[in-house]
Parts: sequence; C-alpha cells; structure tokens
Amino acid sequence: MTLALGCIADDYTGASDLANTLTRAGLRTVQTIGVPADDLALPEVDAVVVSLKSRSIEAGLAVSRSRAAEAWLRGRGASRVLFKICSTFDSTDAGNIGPVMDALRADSGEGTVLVTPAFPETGRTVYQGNLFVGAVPLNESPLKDHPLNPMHDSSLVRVLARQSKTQIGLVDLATVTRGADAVRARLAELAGKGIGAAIIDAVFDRDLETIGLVAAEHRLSVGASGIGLGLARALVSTGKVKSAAGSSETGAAVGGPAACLAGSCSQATLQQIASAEKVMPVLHLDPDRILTGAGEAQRALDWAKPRLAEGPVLIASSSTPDQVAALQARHGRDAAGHAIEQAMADIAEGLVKSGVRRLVIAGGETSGAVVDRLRIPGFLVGVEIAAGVPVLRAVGIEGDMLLALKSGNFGGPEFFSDALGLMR
Ligand SMILES: Nc1ncnc2c1ncn2[C@@H]1O[C@H](COP(=O)(O)OP(=O)(O)O)[C@@H](O)[C@H]1O
Ligand SMILES: O=C(O)[C@H](O)C(=O)COP(=O)(O)O
Repeated sequence: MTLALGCIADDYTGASDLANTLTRAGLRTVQTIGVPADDLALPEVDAVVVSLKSRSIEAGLAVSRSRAAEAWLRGRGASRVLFKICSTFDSTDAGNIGPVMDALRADSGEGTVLVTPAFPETGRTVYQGNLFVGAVPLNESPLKDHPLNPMHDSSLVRVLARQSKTQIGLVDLATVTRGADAVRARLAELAGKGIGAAIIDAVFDRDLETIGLVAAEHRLSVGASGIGLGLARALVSTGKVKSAAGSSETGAAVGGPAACLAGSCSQATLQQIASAEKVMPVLHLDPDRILTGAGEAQRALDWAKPRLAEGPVLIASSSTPDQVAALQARHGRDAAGHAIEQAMADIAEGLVKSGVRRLVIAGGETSGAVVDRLRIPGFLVGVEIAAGVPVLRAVGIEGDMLLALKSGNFGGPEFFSDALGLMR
C-alpha cells in the first residue's frame, strides 16, 4: 500500500467527515480506529484516515498518539499528512491543535504549516484569520457553549498562537484569490521569518482548490474537511491519483433492530432529537443519575429492549447549555463528560448484545467512547447522509454493522430518520 494521503483525525466523527469528503472527491479511502493492527485486512486505498480520540485529552498523550499515527502513515508511503481538526477549531488554550501540530511539524521537517478549518459546505469560512460559523463569528456561535471546548475567540491566529510554540502568520483571502503561486510566495516569506504555521483564509470551494494545490506539495497540513477537499481535488487534477468518484461502499443490507444514541449537546442535535420524538420513542437520560451511579444505563436498556422489535429508538443524554453548566458545576466538566460517554458506551454494548446492528451516534467524543467499547477497528465509507456524515460499514468484526457517526453540529432537523432510511 502506497498512500497518496495520510490523515490523523482528533475525533471519530471528524474522521468520518473527512473520509466522506475524500471519498466523494474521488479518493479510495478507509477510516481506521487508531493505528491498525497488522492483521487488519485493509483494501487498496489512496487515503487512510486514522481516528484518534485525542481532541480533549492531555496534550502530551495527544502528541504521542498522533506521532504514532503519523509514523504508521509515513511507513505506508504517505508523503503528505493532514492533521484533521474540527471545522470549529474545538480546542482550549492547552491544546491540542497547537501541541500536536508542533510535534508533527518537527517530525516532518515542514517549514510553514498551512492551517485552515474552513469548510464552506457546512458554513465554516475563514476571513482575515477569523472563523465564521454561518453568518456569525465563532465566539458568537453555539460553539461558545460547547461542554468540553467552549470557543470564545474567533481569531484563529490568536487561538493557535496561545497553543503553539511557533509564531502564527496569516495568508489572507486576497493572496489566495491571486492563486497558488501567490500562496507559495507568501508561505516562503513567512518561512523566511521563521514563522512555523499560517492560518489561511478560505470562503469558497475554489479557495480550497487553490490551497489544496499548495498543500499537496507539503508534508504536513492542518485543517478540517475543507482542506481535505482541496487536497483530494489537487491529487486528482494533477494526476497523482486516478479518480474513483462514486466508489463508496454499497454492501449487503444488514437489517435487524436499529438505535440512535445522542451525547452531543449542540443546538443542531437538540433540534434533531426534538424532530425524532415525532417519529420514534425517545428516552432522555438523567445525567445526575449517571454521575451518581444509579443504574441509568441499565434503565435505558430495560426501556429500549421491548421497543426495538417495533422499530428504532433514540436514547439521549443531551441537555441545553444551562443544564450542562449546572451539571458540570455539581460534578466537574471532565468528570461529567467522561461518565456520560461511558454510560453511552454501556448502553451501546447492551444494545448490540440485544441484536442491534445499525447504530446512529451523535457526538464526536460520544462516538469515540461507543466505537472503542464495541472494539470496531475500522470502517468503509458508504453513501452520504448529510454534509460531513456518511454511512459507515464496520470492518474487522464478526458479522455486519452499519453506523453513522454524526458530528454534533452537522445534519438537518430530520437527520436521525434520514440516517436510518439509508442504513438498511
Ligand atoms: N447532559 C449533559 N451534561 C453535560 N455533559 C454532557 C451531557 N450530555 C453529554 N455530555 C458530554 O458532552 C460532551 C459532548 O461531546 P461530543 O460527544 O463530542 O459532542 P459534539 O459532537 O457536539 O462536540 C461529551 O463529553 C458528553 O459526555
Ligand atoms: O466539524 C468538523 O470538522 C468535524 O466533523 C468534527 O470534528 C466534529 O467534531 P464534533 O465533536 O462531532 O463536533
């Protein structure tokens, strides 16, 4: 296997989002969970997206796991590596985007690393280094209330500078619109000043295509699915990869009971849960009971089992920002997050033991906890359910399973029904 592109994603929904984008852009892609075991049978692909649950862990651990993933990718011929982060730059001043980028930059000998979370298809744009979510700056968007990584500064130059050891520059939109050579010249200017990374503006897909042509010449880039799109289009347009567009996995139907789990507290997910309540049974977990060990996961399984034969169910821990803040005040942010993730994993494990083979999960950290508990080593990419969210077919397990790992902010109001309709 000689990879045209190696990717390291800091959460599982983001990995799935990127794998979807690369597949739709014509790259044969597989998503792995962590660095694959040598005996995991992988198809011949152009790109591998290694999923890590590293976005919100201790920075040193995020660095070591990311470096191990990079070594595995480079060992399989990846001369280009994309460190995939959230399109809303989910992170804190401790990291982990800066520390991981610094380490991967040192390993790769990269001069100035191109960084952009722009993903216009989902309303993420970057202008003068500032990230916009739809029409509002990041710090005025619902991401200001994220349970783990609340974002309070839309200037990514400032945000990354607080996390990284290198200086952070800017490649502005005016430069990008002048084309790849202008971007190359600007990067050379920054590298000459010893600036190790640059936020690069992007508002439209054509900006990503320009960026992708330059990023394809670099050993390391950092960004979300948008730069992945640019890289994929550049690899195809320059003949480095023969397009396999339309090659997404469409294997046999799996059938059987189906269930949805929502751990995301995003505005989008709360709306999707409300829509789902009109068409399927929904159980709202009591987060305090989870934190006090009151058997909430078992209660959820006892509720779900008799209903699964009738149709899909949805089990949600999701709360409003005020409720999240109150719970965190009572129990601690990290303790609350971890306990609820693990409860979701307990529930998922019980549902699979009850015969569930089609699982929709809302939330990146939630997806990580569930997929790790189910010991799924990798996924093939299926049809797209919504921008950034594909159907995934598990590989390396006994039997068949279909999953959808929904980024908290992605998908329309009817996402859960839409997903189940495509996961047969
Ligand atoms: N009711 C709740 N109160 C506090 N934290 C919660 C609640 N429900 C879920 N969480 C936690 O919030 C975090 C959600 O993160 P994640 O699953 O990545 O969602 P998103 O994709 O929206 O970022 C997880 O750590 C989860 O355990
Ligand atoms: O928004 C993105 O780029 C990715 O889909 C992502 O990283 C989502 O992470 P989340 O934790 O599911 O919001």
